Amino acid sequence: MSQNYAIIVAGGSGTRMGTTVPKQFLSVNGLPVLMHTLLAFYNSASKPHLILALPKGFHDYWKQLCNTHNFNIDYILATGGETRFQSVKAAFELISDHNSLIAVHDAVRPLINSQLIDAAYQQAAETGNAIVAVKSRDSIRQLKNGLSASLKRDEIYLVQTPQIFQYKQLKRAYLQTYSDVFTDDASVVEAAGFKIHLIEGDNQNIKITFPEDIAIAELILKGREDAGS
Ligand SMILES: Nc1ccn([C@@H]2O[C@H](COP(=O)(O)OP(=O)(O)OP(=O)(O)O)[C@@H](O)[C@H]2O)c(=O)n1
Ligand SMILES: C[C@](O)(CO)[C@H](O)COP(=O)(O)O
Repeated sequence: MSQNYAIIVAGGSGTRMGTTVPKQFLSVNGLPVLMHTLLAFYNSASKPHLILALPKGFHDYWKQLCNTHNFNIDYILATGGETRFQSVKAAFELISDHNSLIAVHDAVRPLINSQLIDAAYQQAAETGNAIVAVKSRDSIRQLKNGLSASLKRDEIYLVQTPQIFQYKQLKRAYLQTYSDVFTDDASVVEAAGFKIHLIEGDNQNIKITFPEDIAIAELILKGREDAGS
């Protein structure tokens, strides 16, 4: 049976959030964003081995946070790089199991639910990869040379994480030289020649990017607590 891994990328500095401490360490309902994220994977039935990519200068800060919150789950620590691409690559290099399925997930998507994680591992086992994505709720227009044209909304997906791949796909993909068209792992794997498979995501699986996203995440979590889930 193949082993599951999850690379949680937390190597960013959160420039759009604008806080002194990067957004992955900010508190949402009393717990750092990154702890919510790690717990979602830890509590999933897929039970992946966790690899956490953290900025070099924040390893000690994270250790202190773990002590404060008595946070003791097992994971392997990797050092994040200058770009998300480099952070994924550094974490991936710690995996040697060629039969594994590997999820890559943004640390700053703390509202991912464990059932969706499991469904994505299941689909990746069948099709080679599974990319969590949602249909656009808004109408879509594309602007080119000053002219905008409507696009078919049902053909447009907004891509989230986790994005789960067979080992061999990530291996070949991350041998490529970095390009700034690589905005996620699906774009890297696609450029390496693999077909990409989507799985329906969750509109609550937001990425914490701007200050208002913290308040939105807190409201969603409160709603889940009130609903008992
Ligand atoms: N060098 C980097 C850059 C980003 N990330 C991670 O990739 C995820 C998505 O990136 P983003 O939201 O862009 O995070 P930041 O780069 O921190 O934010 P900003 O672009 O506003 O600086 C985050 O979990 C972030 O920590 C990473 O591991 N290493
Ligand atoms: C990987 C990602 O979260 C998928 O939506 C997104 O592409 C990250 O983009 P960012 O520019 O690093 O925020």
